[in-house]
Amino acid sequence: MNYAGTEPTIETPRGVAASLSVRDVTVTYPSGVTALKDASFELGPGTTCGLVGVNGSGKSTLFKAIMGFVRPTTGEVRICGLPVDEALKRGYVAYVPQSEDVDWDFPILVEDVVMMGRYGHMNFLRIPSTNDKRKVGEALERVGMTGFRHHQIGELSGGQKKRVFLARALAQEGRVILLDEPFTGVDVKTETAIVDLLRQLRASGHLMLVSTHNLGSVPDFCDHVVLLNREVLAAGPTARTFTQENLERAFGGVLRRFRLEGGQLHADDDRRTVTVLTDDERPVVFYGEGKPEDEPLRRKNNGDKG
Ligand SMILES: Nc1ncnc2c1ncn2[C@@H]1O[C@H](COP(=O)(O)OP(=O)(O)OP(=O)(O)O)[C@@H](O)[C@H]1O
Repeated sequence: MNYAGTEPTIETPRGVAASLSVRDVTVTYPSGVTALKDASFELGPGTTCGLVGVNGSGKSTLFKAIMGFVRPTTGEVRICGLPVDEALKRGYVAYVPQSEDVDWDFPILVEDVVMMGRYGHMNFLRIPSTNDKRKVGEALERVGMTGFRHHQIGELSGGQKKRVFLARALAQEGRVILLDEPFTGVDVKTETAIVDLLRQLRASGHLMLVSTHNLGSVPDFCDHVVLLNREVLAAGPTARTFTQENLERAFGGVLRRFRLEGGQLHADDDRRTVTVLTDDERPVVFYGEGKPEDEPLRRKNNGDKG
């Protein structure tokens, strides 16, 4: 993805400050499963927050509650100070889904997927204005997908599809952007480009909540972290929250000698592993492919994140 020369051209909408408030949210499904209990945290503008937890810890349920797909049994979510329904109506929150949640056989062009982000800005006839078309063009350019605008979405690679859905979120001009596992199935180059884009969005005051099982990159791009296991185990600035102690609480059963393996963390074939060590009470994350203890690709300290 080439972002060079495509610095923020997308205006931030209506000067609304991004915020997300999750207060005492409990979600119990009709089956009786309580997927989330008394979850509370607050996030403000210019934030990239990692949402981290094992399989079944309630990450998707939290996203669904924020997107209004499920109603909290008790508690409340507010987006930019508004109840969820009102914030959705105003297009303040955009969602980048997991690839598995999308029917890729549905025939639709890349540019039409991105145009969906503009629906909230159109009247009921949904006839795109010149401005809508311009926003779609800018969003595609920003994620480096201009050359694919007339392709069918189903023809694209996993990473390219992710970029198209990111473009849809950009075209929508949401202030709060939810990204569900944005790094699953993407190559390292695309991952770096997505992280770059998240940095630009943070700099322009957006609030991103990013669910990821790729713990190694969390200190790289997240200034805040929420650790989940059916309840919020810890939430706050990364340096204070992404600690060995909290990670052990979140990943207790699967954390062995502070080494986390992709397959143990998530039911996919991501083979990357993470070793978490403590150094001067600050977490140091070694992150590599296959055998991190033999050949760490990167060594990241919380103190040097950009
Ligand atoms: N629609 C549903 N009806 C009943 N139970 C559900 C429903 N959706 C999720 N659950 C249950 O709620 C719990 C939390 O699931 P959720 O999908 O929110 O976790 P997750 O952290 O997103 O998991 P993953 O990392 O596997 O995507 C799980 O026990 C799951 O089986």
